[in-house]
Amino acid sequence: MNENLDPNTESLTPSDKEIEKVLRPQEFEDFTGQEKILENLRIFVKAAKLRGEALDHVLLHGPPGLGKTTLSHIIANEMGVGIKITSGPVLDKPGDLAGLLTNLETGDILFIDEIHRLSPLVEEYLYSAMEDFKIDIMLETGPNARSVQISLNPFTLVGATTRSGLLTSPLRARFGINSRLQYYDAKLLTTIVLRSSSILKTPITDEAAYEIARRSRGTPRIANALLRRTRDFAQIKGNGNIETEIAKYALNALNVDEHGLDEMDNRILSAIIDKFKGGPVGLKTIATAVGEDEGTIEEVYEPFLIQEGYLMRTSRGREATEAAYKHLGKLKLGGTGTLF
Ligand SMILES: Nc1ncnc2c1ncn2[C@@H]1O[C@H](COP(=O)(O)OP(=O)(O)OP(=O)(O)O)[C@@H](O)[C@H]1O
Ligand SMILES: [Mg+2]
Repeated sequence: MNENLDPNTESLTPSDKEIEKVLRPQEFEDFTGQEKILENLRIFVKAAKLRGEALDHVLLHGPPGLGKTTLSHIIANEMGVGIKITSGPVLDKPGDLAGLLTNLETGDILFIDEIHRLSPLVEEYLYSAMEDFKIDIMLETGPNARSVQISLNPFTLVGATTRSGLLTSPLRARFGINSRLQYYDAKLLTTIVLRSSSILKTPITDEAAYEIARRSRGTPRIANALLRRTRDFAQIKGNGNIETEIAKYALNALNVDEHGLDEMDNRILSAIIDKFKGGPVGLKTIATAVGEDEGTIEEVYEPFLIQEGYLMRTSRGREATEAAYKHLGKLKLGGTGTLF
C-alpha cells in the first residue's frame, strides 16, 4: 500500500504528524459528521457538567482515521478536564495502570487506545476501577505481601478500538456510552478538506476539494493526507493553487483510482477474482495471496470494500460482487451466464 495513504498514523512522517495535530478539531463545533454520536455526546457532557459528575465511560470504535482520538480530546476539552493517554499494548501489568489511575484528578479522562489489546490481567484490574473507582494495590512482595484497597477520584475512561469484536463482554458492558463511528460521505469529507486547506493556507476550489474527498475511502485522515500530497504537486507542478486538474493528476500519481480504491483494495479484489474464481475464499488465504496482514485486511480494507458494495462476507468466506468485476473490467464466468 502506498505509504502516504496508510490510515495508520505510524507511517506518517514527523512533519505529517505535526500537521495532523494542527488539523485536529478541538471542539464539538469543529467536528464534521458523525451527527448522531455528537448529538448524544453533547447532551451527556452537558448533563454530567450540570450534575458536577464525571462523564460516564465512553467506548469509541470504528476503522482507523475516522476520529476516535480526535473525539476523545474534544470530550476532555468540552468537559474542561485533563486527559491522560495510554494504549492497550503499553499497559503491561496492573501496576502500570495503577500509577495512571491514582494520578487522575476528579473528572479527568483516561484515554486507552487499542483497548482490545489489554492483557487479561490488566483488563480485570480495570473492572473495579471503572465500576467503583477503587483498586487494590499490592504492598511489598514475597511473604509480607498484602493488598490494600484505595479509592480513586471519579474519572472517565475513554476506550478506542478498531476491533470491537475482540473486546470481552465484561469490559464492553462497563461502558455507559458506546459509539460506532461511520465512514464519511463525500460531502462531509469535502467540508473537512476545505477546512484543512484553509488552516494550511492552501487555496483550493470546491470542485478540487470534492475530487479529493470522494477518493478518500470515507476517511478524514486519508482526505487530509491526500490534500497534503496534492498540495505538494500543486506547488511543484502548478502555481500552488489546487484545482481539479492538478488534484486528478496527483491522485492518479498516488495510485488512488476513480472510485477512491487504493492499490491494496484493488489487489484484494483482483486476487479474489483471478485466483479464487470470485470466492468464497477465507480471509487467511486472501491475506497470503496479497501479502498483507490478516488483521489489517479485516479492520482497514474489508469494511470499506463491503460498505461500497465490492465485497460480501458470507459464512463460507469473502466473495467479490458484480460491482467488483465491473470495477476491474472483468467478466464474471460461470453463474447464470446472462451477461450478454
Ligand atoms: N470529523 C472530523 N472532522 C475533521 N477532521 C477530522 C474528523 N475526524 C478525523 N479528522 C482528522 O483525521 C485525523 C485522524 O483522526 P483520528 O486520529 O482521531 O482517528 P482515529 O479514529 O483515532 O484513528 P486510529 O484508529 O488510527 O487511531 C485527525 O488528525 C483529524 O485531523
Ligand atoms: Mg487514534
